[in-house]
Amino acid sequence: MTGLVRFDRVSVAVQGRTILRALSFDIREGEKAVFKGKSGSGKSTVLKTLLGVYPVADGEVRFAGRLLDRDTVSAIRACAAYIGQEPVLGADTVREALLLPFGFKAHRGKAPSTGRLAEILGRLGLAPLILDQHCSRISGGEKQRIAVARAQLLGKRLYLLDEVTSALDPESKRAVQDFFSDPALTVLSVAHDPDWIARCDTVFELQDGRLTAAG
Ligand SMILES: Nc1ncnc2c1ncn2[C@@H]1O[C@H](COP(=O)(O)OP(=O)(O)OP(=O)(O)O)[C@@H](O)[C@H]1O
Repeated sequence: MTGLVRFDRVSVAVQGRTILRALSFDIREGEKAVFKGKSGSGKSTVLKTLLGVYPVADGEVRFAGRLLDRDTVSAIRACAAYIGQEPVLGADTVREALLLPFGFKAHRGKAPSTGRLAEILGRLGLAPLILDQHCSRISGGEKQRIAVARAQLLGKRLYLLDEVTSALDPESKRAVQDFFSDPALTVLSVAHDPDWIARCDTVFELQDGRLTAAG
């Protein structure tokens, strides 16, 4: 496995307040990593920094060896999926949401079949009936799994996950955990859920923007 994401003594300030302080860590391709820590400790800020949402005030962020700049952020956004706590699906029905990117030029003509949609949904613990449901009538945990399914259909291999199992029943949670155990997928996650944390290869603990433990 080769190094994919590297933070080297990274500090990040948001609206003049320092949120991340001299943070250093490495994520290899295929690794499943999780950030845990109290609310407000800076976990989501790590993910958003990698997506170029917040500028790096000090230190270096590298992705596949490239320093984080506009081009690198574009490359990250092309191969990564950020799944927040309430993803916006941007369509009426779940089926439309899953097929939405295939209407755009980059993916035109590559729309997946209903069988393929059902197969991916099934791996995430969702029945095919959900395809015809209205996005406004599904739960936050279902929306997150639909967003994961859409990312998978697009061939995304880096997943930035913000609390994807906290709202799930045990069976659905196991399905999501098994889905992400695929060695082809790299996971950088934020979680409080002990079951999710136990399944990750690497656990980072943040306290007031500093790394206090890694293992
Ligand atoms: N856009 C913003 N403007 C101002 N402050 C922000 C912004 N985003 C984050 N912060 C602050 O940065 C700190 C860290 O936020 P962050 O969301 O990274 O924490 P977290 O550990 O993910 O918390 P939680 O577990 O509650 O999601 C918090 O004090 C938060 O208020």
